[in-house]
Amino acid sequence: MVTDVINSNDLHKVDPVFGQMSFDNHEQVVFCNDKDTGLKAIIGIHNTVLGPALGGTRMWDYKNEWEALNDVLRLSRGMTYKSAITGLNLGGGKAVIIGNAKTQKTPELMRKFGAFVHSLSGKYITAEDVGMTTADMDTVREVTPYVTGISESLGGAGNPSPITAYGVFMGMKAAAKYKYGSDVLEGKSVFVQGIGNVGEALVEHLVDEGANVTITDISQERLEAVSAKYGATIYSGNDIYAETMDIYAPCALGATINDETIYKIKAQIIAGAANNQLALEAKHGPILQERGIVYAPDFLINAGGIINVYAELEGYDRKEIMRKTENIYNTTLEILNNAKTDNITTNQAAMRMAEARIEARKKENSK
Ligand SMILES: NC(=O)c1ccc[n+]([C@@H]2O[C@H](COP(=O)([O-])OP(=O)(O)OC[C@H]3O[C@@H](n4cnc5c(N)ncnc54)[C@H](O)[C@@H]3O)[C@@H](O)[C@H]2O)c1
Repeated sequence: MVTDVINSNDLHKVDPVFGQMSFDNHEQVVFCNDKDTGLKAIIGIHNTVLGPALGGTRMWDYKNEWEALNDVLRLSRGMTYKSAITGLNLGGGKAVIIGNAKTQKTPELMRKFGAFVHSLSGKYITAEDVGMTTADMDTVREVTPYVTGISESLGGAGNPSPITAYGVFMGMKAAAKYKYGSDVLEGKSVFVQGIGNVGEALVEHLVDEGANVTITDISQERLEAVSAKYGATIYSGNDIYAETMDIYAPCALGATINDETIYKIKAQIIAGAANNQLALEAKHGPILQERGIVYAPDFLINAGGIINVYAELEGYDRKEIMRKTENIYNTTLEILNNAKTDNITTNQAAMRMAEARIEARKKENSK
């Protein structure tokens, strides 16, 4: 079953929870409300076959509750597949807090949210996502141990973004190996869309390797800072999708591969950090395949962050984090080859591998 982006105005047309397209067999969905702090949160627990459901908390000013619910369901399902394909003993979960992170987030609200997480007794473990900081996770840690992404002084593994960027770089190199027969990115033109925490670290790897890097962002300040630091070219056109390039790296928002962009894209490879890059998996995956554009599945190549966070739970060191992240190269290459052999999309091949691991564990568990 696919979980596509649904226009928020259309969401009311389907059943509220179990009937949502994005519900996709979630084990549990928890609605959290606290009058005193104004907390309104939803925790989605998609699958716990491989282990506790781990995934970040996003605080966002959603247009309505439908949008928030759809977002948490899509994201938590994505976490199931991300951890499964990466070989981690974790299930998939995610939380959203409805509200403006700049104006509505308070320590009391975060503690109350932490208390709800705690009430699930470890079935769900939270972490940072959009609108959250390490300091917020430290606040949650005051009331529950079921949180990762905390400060290093409290036993946390530190900022996951450089690790995520390294994993994306590995996935991109594997896609290049598949497409060009060599994983050397020197001389390749790479457009990095979104030069935030992950995008900037990716730019550094690419520049070090001698790629011709062009950057785009909605923040002029970021563009100037990153360009000055690494010598990347600031994009000056008005339609990045229509530009001639070798590699497109979406590192800002999801769903940038959609009806409007897909036939314009001239890149030969798409490999980036953003979650849910395909607006409609079942539609846009096959179009990329037909057009010969190699798509490195997002949930596979952006798993560095979860590998980093997993280290907090398992207690493994930096060396092991880097080894596991480097392995994204091998998995990506395997997935791309499997997709070709079986004539399916790369996304389907990745999902199939993740599902096989979950099914195998289910069988083991039922023995
Ligand atoms: N941080 C991680 O470890 C991690 C892990 C997995 C996935 N991701 C995903 O990777 C993406 C980037 O994460 P991040 O931590 O770097 O986020 P971030 O917020 O630090 O950076 C995002 C950047 O994108 C820019 N941006 C926003 N809209 C844009 C647009 N329309 N066009 C161009 N630029 C735009 C922002 O100005 C910002 O500089 C997100 O989609 C995130 O969900 C991040």
